[in-house]
Amino acid sequence: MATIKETLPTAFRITGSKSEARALLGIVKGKFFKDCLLNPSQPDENSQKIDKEIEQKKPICLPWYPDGLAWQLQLTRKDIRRSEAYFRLHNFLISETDCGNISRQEAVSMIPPLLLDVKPHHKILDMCAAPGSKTAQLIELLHAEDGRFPTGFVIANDIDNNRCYMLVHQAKRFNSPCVVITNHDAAVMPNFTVTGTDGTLTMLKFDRVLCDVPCSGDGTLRKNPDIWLKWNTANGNNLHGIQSRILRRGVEMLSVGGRLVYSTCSLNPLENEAVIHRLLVDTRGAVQLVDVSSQLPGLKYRQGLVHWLPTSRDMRGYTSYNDVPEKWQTQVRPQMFPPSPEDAHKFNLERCIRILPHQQDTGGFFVAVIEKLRPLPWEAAAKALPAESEEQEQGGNEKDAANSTSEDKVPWGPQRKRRRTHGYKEDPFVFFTEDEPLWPSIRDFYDIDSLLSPTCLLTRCNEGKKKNIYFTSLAVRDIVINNHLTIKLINTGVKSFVRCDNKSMDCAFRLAQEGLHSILPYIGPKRKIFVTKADLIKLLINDDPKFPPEADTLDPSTQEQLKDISQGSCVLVYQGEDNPSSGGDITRLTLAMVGWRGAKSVRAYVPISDCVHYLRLCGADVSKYEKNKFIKNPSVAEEKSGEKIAVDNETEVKDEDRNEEEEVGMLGEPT
Ligand SMILES: C[S@@+](CC[C@H](N)C(=O)[O-])C[C@H]1O[C@@H](n2cnc3c(N)ncnc32)[C@H](O)[C@@H]1O
Repeated sequence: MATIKETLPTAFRITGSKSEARALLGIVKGKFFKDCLLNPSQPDENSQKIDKEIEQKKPICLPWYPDGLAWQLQLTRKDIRRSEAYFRLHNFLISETDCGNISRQEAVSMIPPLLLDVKPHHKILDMCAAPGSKTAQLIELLHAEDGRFPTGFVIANDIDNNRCYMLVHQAKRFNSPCVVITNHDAAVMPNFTVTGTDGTLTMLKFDRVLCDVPCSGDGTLRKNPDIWLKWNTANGNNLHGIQSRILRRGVEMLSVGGRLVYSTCSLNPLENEAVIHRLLVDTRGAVQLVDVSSQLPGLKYRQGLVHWLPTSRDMRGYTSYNDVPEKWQTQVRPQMFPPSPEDAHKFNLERCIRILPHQQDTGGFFVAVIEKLRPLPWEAAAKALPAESEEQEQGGNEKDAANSTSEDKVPWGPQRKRRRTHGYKEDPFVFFTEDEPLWPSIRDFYDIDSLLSPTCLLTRCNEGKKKNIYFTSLAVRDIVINNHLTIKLINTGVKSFVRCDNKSMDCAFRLAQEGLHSILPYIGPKRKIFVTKADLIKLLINDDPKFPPEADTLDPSTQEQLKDISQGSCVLVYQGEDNPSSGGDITRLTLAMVGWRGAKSVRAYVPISDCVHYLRLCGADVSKYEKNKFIKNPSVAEEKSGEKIAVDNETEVKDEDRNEEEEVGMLGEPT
């Protein structure tokens, strides 16, 4: 109780490729943390008090998070107001969060994705995903192996159409072509159809499922104190039903051998162990709780409860359903009761994880890891039934008959509920065909390898001039093509080419920074410029649209390469191995970004937040881009704000390199 009354610390983790994450970690630990510790927020206090404050404010590395990349610290509004060091740390976290290199996320919320044990080939379903902090982590884990393009994917779903756009925003930070966002009630989530290895259509079963279900949120009291006022024992009872249905659908969609994580930010057993127990009873040994006690060393927690008292709104607890007065029988249900003491050992409920706020200065949280050992009793029973057509019964004129699979016809197949189509009507997902007329000019200009199939590129319009071209992985393409009639797809694909009808370029599309990392492996040497660190800093630091860096001021090796590169969009690549702020760690870094080769100049063409990030990694001075209210002259501070420069960057060039359509390209978003 005492801990719950205290402010929750801020937590964040460093994301991105291993080498970039290590380099950024060096900067955080070196520059930002040291400054904060040397300059406590209240310098006028006596020294003893300052020592205590420094001790309390020491950033803590979360011991159970891999590679020391997650941190927790007390960063209050007061600190940010009073201390330049904290103010700068705060701004740093915001700017790196914008470009996906840092994720600010409550410490406990990082646990479910870690326990899912994600590998790059996994097919992952995040059933209740918005606002998407765990989805973000799942995407990172999918891409965790440097240099390997994942064959798996994440489908992130939420019932709330508006909140789905929070997911779009989250996913955009990571520029992954392996993400699909859908909008369904997870309790009746429709099945997905995919092309099997033998070319036939089959029902998709997921290797990993995350059920981070809606809950009463009483574990978040430290950050949402108003929950104190609304809390009563019935909150959990009312949620138990939907939580159970979502979990049940989750294990149905899970493959045999697959893993599911169920989590809530509540400590109420009715939302937690009672839901798990109900599933274990219903599935009769087809799923089991996994012992994950050794998976997150250093994590302090309590074991799951094996006994609890279902309680009615008037705070009366019951040991048996027979004791529940009639008026409460719709609220306190028979399935909510714990196993009898003699049966308790069958369920291993102690394998559930309860995180209590005082144990590690966090919020309260519950996690259970489930593994599917064999088909569920009703799946197995249905398999034994003769497969009779239910297409007609489903009134399935919405369903593409060609997409039906034998599994569709079993009772636990696609939900029979008609799709509700409220919310914003999405633009179509139109994939290129092999003979797309636009492709040859793009392919030839960017020297693109034949391994990149144009059929993985899509636009969001059926007619008219194609403006933005998005890239998806093969697996995601297959999902969109096979399910767009039955699944409400909100978003997928990463913007890779943007129309820019610039007369000096022999191709109507420039590269987009968002999709560059996905298509970079396919781009040939014709459009790549390998730059030195000094050149890269020069290009990134230049924010004057009228005077981009002249080619003849760059390193001779860069100038030599420029001789063979025609005007237009290109890739700037820097391969280095040092990072002055990494505290001695040698970090092999490869940075790639979109550039523009002008008649006599070269420029970097990246969003402002990426630009600052790259400059930081190069150890360059970024104060020019940092908003700093501690600077005495306000007009200087204003001028130095990132926003101003961002606008300049996006309104583009006015010299001989002027790219007339660029403004549209930068500002236009598809949906
Ligand atoms: C606890 S939040 C999820 C938090 C999210 N996993 C994250 O880490 O950012 C629960 C989410 O479930 C969604 N939700 C509620 N009922 C749902 C249902 N029946 N199907 C799918 N999503 C549902 C809510 O809209 C809400 O966004």
